[in-house]
Amino acid sequence: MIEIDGITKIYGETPVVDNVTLTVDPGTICVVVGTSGSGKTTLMRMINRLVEPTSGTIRIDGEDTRNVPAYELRRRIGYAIQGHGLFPHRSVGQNIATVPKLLGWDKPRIANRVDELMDLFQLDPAQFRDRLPNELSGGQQQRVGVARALAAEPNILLMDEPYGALDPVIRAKAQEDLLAIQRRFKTTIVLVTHDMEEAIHLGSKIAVMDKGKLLQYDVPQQIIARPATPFVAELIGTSERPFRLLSLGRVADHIEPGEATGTPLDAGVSLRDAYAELLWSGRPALPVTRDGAVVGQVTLAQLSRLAARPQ
Ligand SMILES: Nc1ncnc2c1ncn2[C@@H]1O[C@H](COP(=O)(O)OP(=O)(O)OP(=O)(O)O)[C@@H](O)[C@H]1O
Repeated sequence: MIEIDGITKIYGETPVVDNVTLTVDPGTICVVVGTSGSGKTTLMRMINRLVEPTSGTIRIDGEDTRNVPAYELRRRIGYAIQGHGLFPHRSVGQNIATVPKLLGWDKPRIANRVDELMDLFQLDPAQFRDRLPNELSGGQQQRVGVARALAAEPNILLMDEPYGALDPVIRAKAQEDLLAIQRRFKTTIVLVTHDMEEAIHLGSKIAVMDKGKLLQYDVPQQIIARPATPFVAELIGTSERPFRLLSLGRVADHIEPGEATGTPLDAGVSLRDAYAELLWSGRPALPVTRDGAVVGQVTLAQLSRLAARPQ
């Protein structure tokens, strides 16, 4: 658990993070979203003390971070940034091994961990372990950056615009990988982005920042349905609201009895994608399959109801 309590950072005379209080529950993803310069990165860097707060307290699992040496904190907390920040003259394997090495793990343990992470991120160790970062594609480098951040099995991972430089297809894949890894290891993640779509997709809770202040901190559903200020509403985008709401749900939870015709949808797809398919097919209902077998249907009428402003 990360407890941020009345945290402020002042540069010169300007509070770039202004009295922010929020708690990130264990095993959840907190996405910090806001316009450029709103203080997102500064807030996140105060968690691992890459930036020292001017005032306020941050506790990790109840322990005041001021009582932990900064270097130790940074070894304990994974950190992945946009452009991945890999060491250009070290191989992929050496990059991933950085923190375990600092922690004095023995060689076989490090080698096992490197291979395990490379497998997890679908990079064949035999093929990629000894390559230099510039011999990898941008998406592969990005995966190595996250693998490196996770190498010492941190229970907290900080991510600063990790997917900013990726094309939409690779980005979507990287987001799915992150969710899978987060579920598997129960990592507590704080992720900074300026992309509301990403925030809604990944966030257990979303923190909206503007000019150093925390405007709203809530589950995506509430941020969409009840934006705390006009600025939050603007960030969500009024014309996007119904679709963003739909993107939070899965067909699996809204299957109705009936025998629709047409190309079936898998129960795992999002309601937003289902809605798009229904519109595109021109049908009022489509069959739903689970493990290849038809289990019912999903209807346009039902999705229209679910896309309406929650009461
Ligand atoms: N070391 C520093 N000295 C002075 N001002 C700084 C310093 N670091 C950041 N700032 C200022 O603090 C403000 C917040 O910066 P920060 O990087 O936290 O914003 P951000 O929301 O992450 O922005 P972006 O999305 O553009 O990365 C900016 O106005 C920035 O210029």
